[in-house]
Order: sequence, then structure tokens, then C-alpha cells
Amino acid sequence: MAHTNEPSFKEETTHVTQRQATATHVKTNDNSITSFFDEEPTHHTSKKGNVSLSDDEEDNDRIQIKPVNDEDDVSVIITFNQGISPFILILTFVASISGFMFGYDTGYISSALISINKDLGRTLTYGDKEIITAATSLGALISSIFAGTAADIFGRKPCLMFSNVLFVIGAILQITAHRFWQMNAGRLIMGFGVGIGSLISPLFISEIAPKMIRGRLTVINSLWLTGGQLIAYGCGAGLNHVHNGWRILVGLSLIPTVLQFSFFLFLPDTPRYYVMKGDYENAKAVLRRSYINAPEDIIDRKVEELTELNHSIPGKNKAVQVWNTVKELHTNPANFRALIIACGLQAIQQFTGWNSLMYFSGTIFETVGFSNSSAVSIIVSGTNFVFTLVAFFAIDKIGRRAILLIGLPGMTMALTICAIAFHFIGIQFVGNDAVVSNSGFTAWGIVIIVFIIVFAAFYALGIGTVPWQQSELFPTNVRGVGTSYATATNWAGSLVIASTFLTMLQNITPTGTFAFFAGLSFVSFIFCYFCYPELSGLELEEVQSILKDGFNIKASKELAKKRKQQVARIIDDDQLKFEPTQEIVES
Ligand SMILES: O[C@H]1[C@H](O)[C@@H](O)[C@H](O)[C@@H](O)[C@H]1O
Repeated sequence: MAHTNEPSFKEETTHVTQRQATATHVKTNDNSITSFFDEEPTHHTSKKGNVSLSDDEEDNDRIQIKPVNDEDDVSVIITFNQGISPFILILTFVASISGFMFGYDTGYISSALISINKDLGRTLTYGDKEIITAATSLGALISSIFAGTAADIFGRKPCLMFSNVLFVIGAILQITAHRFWQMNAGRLIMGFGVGIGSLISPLFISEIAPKMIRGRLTVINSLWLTGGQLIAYGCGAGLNHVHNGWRILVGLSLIPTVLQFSFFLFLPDTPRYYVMKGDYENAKAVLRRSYINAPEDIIDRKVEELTELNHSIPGKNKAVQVWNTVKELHTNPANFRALIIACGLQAIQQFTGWNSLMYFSGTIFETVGFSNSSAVSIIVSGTNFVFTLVAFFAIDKIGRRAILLIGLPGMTMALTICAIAFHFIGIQFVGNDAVVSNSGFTAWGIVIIVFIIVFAAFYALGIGTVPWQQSELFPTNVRGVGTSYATATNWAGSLVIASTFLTMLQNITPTGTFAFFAGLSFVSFIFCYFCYPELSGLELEEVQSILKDGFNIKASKELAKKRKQQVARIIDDDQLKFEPTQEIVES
């Protein structure tokens, strides 16, 4: 049962002046260790006893969180409140090339379909075009089911590199296709790559990111994604009238994938994956390069801590382990709540209609005499990109929950206005063609254009971006499988919506369809209001404590606020800016 109002965390703030905070590790009970650092956190001693506290209320720089009814062991969360290192940036940019390929490969097809003509040995029917478009989503759906488990078994990096191989095979099959089915085989194989990349890239980034900017770094993947869609539409418009232009369009997708593969030859996997595999030396090496200047013993202890928190799933062979992981995902209440949130958000992202709207916008814009559908796609996907950039700045500052709760009502409003405008514009569907009774430059047509752009903006700000933060919801041992469920939900939703949208327009009219999406957006707002806690600024491991005995919205907001204040204070004081600090989660 969800408890949204009562915080189930008893939060006790301990007070330590900066001067008193002098690199002392204190064991508070059998299980918990605390430590404080001053400007030179180099000498550490350990003793048993209670934490020594100052009563200076203003100077609290540590927080104890005490989950109620916690049966688990104590966990000590070591946090590096450092600026971002070039190494983390490089890893983020290389991983998010997968985001670009997701966007480019799903984006170029609508332009390619315009210029393929008879190049595949026959005139493509509407149904043929639907099959070619859906093949990639189907491939992504299939591979995303297995990608999470594969990432746990083989590693995040090898899986991304394998997706590069699939991208190359898929692209070559398409470039050389002279038959319909070869084209589809290429699109399907490319889809396998898209599914793997769409799951593992955000997972990789969230595992290497410092907590205060984890949201932002993960949004870089979404920026590349929406940027990839925009570039695909741009290139598509440019190559529309070039002979075999669509083959060039597909060929261009080889560049990023070959680049990502080559970069990864020289880059490591995530520390959390190395810890999972018991490869502590590599885990330390990555942390050292990620957190320049971090004292060696803190690196050691971070690895110890990750090891402690990585309760590995038992099982005599891989199959039993995977089965036990699935069981753990469903039977552990925190994991199950995480699953509800992750799958819920991905379903909302797809079922509120964005992707179908991207296709349909061409027809809608035609109603006001705007006949260039490529230009239309560029405007709509450009808005998507620009507001993903806004999300980039807002996601850690304002918080994930806040931007979702702004975005969804905005979408509801924009879709409702579109539904009303459609009623007055008079569109009918005959077969697969839209027949507009009031064509030309009408006021209602303009209203529709404006509010579709408004819809795109609110969508990109919140639900277009936040679901891809899914990895932060799950602990390491079930992260792969949990994110697989969520990513598969995304691709299943995308398939269902793409294949039912036209039927909906025909059977329940555009007004009915948009009103339906508006209703879903409103229901989604209620879901997020009651079930989505604020996770910005929390360590990946802290999220578990939040979800342990409810969705804990209130407690999560308070904790996120405290974390932000702590970091602001540290940066203001300019004392611990480049030093590790440590916080305690205690049972
Ligand atoms: O987050 C992305 C983004 O919003 C894209 O524009 C959309 O096409 C994808 O389906 C979605 O997963």
C-alpha cells in the first residue's frame, strides 16, 4: 500500500562544526561507520562509541536517516561532492552515442519512406510502410527483454559494443536492399541494436555519474536522442530529392556507431559492474580516474560499500540466478515499487501519444496550407529537442518529480485544446486518408499547430525525459532485469500506439483520439503525484531506503532538499568542494 503523506523515515540531523569534522571514523554500533572530514581528510582513526556532536544548529553537515521497520543491515553511503571530471564526461558522451542512434534510426525512416519509391522492387503500400517502420520497434522490444540480463552477465560496455555490430549489419542490409524483405531484415536487426542501446546507455551513465548531476548526465542521452531525431529529419529533408538519397541517409548512421565502438576499445566499464563481478581493482581504477584527488582510502571504502550493498543473487547456474533475480524483483517491496514506477512512467510516455503525433503532424499542418511535411517534422522535433535541453537544466535543480508534475498538466491542457479545435475543423478519415472539410488558413488550424508545439514542449520537459532515469530506481542486483521490463514496456507501448493510431482516428474521430490522450495524461498526473518520489540528489543506494515501505513522497522531497542544501553549503564554504564527504543511512 502506498503511504504518501506520512514520511516513514525518521530523520535525525547530527551537528558537527567544520572544525570538529576532522577525519574521524566512528563506529556507532556494530554495523555502522561514520566519518567526518575537514579540509585535509588524510588521517583517519577508528573507535567504537557514539558520534561526538556539536550543538551548533547551523553547522550540520551530516545527516542520519533512520528507516522505520528496517530489517536490513546498516549501509554507509559515501558521496563524492566533487566537480565533474573530464573522464566522467568522456564516458557519458561515448555512452550516449547510443541515444543518438536510437533517435536517428527511428527518425530517418519517415523521410526514407518518401523517397524509396520502387527501389525495393515494388510500389510500397501503406501497409508495407507500416511494416518497415514497425520492424525496428519490434526488434527493440525483443532485444530489450534480454538486454538487462546480458548487461549483468557480460558487462555494460561489451553489450553496447555488440549493439554497434548489430547497427552495422542492419545498416548494410538496408543500404544494399533491393527487396522488401531484405529491408525489413535490416530494420529488425538495427532494432535489436536500438533496444540494447536504449536500455544500457542510460544505465551506464547513471552508474558512473556523481549523484548531484546524475539526472543531467542521463538527460545528455535524451538530448542526443532527440537531437538524432532532429538531424534525421533535417538530413531527410535535404536528401528527399536525391537519387538513392535514402541509402545515403541509412549510410550516415554508420558514422556514430563505428565511432562509439572505437572509443569503447579504450574505455572501461562501470565501477558498479566491476564490483558485481568481484573485480575490485578495476572498480577502484575507474573511481580513481572519475574522482581526481579522492584519497585512496576513500576509494577503497567506496568499493567496500558498493560490495556490501551488492547483495548478489544466489543460484547454482545462470538460469537459476536469473529466475531468482526475477523473483527478487517481484517479492522485495522496494524493488516491486521501483518496477511499478519505472514501467508506469515508460507506459505513460508512449500511451500519451507523442510518437503517433510526430507522424500525424504532417497531415494536421496541411490543413492550414503548410504542405511541406518534412519542415513540419523539423519544427515539432526541434521543439522536442529544445525542451529536452530545458529538462537538462531543470532535472537536478527543480527535480524530476517537479518537472513531471508541470509537464503532464501542460500536456493535458494542450491535448484538450487540440481535441476541441479538431471538432471545429472537421477532419474525416476515409480509408487511410484524411479529408479536411475546412482546408486553407483557418483559425482552428492555427490553434492546432500552436498547441501541438506546446504539447511537444511539455512532453519533452517531463515525461519524454524522466522515464529514462529508470536505472536509479533499482539496486545493482536487479537493475538489469528491472530496466529490461521498463524498456520493453516502452517499446511495446510504441508498437501498440503506432499500429492503432490510424484506426483510432477513423473509429473515434481525431477529437475523440486527442480527448483520449488528454484523459490518459490527466490520469498519469495522478499516478505520478501519488507514486513518484523525488530522487534528485540521492545516491543510487539511498533510493532503496526511500521505496522500502511506501512511495514516501514527503520523505523523499525532504531528503532531496536536504541533500541540495548540504551541497550548496559545502560549495558556499568552499571547504569540502573537492573532498569526499560521507553520509549515513542507518537502520
Ligand atoms: O524519450 C524519447 C523521446 O521522447 C523521443 O522523442 C521519442 O520518440 C521516444 O519514443 C522516447 O522514448
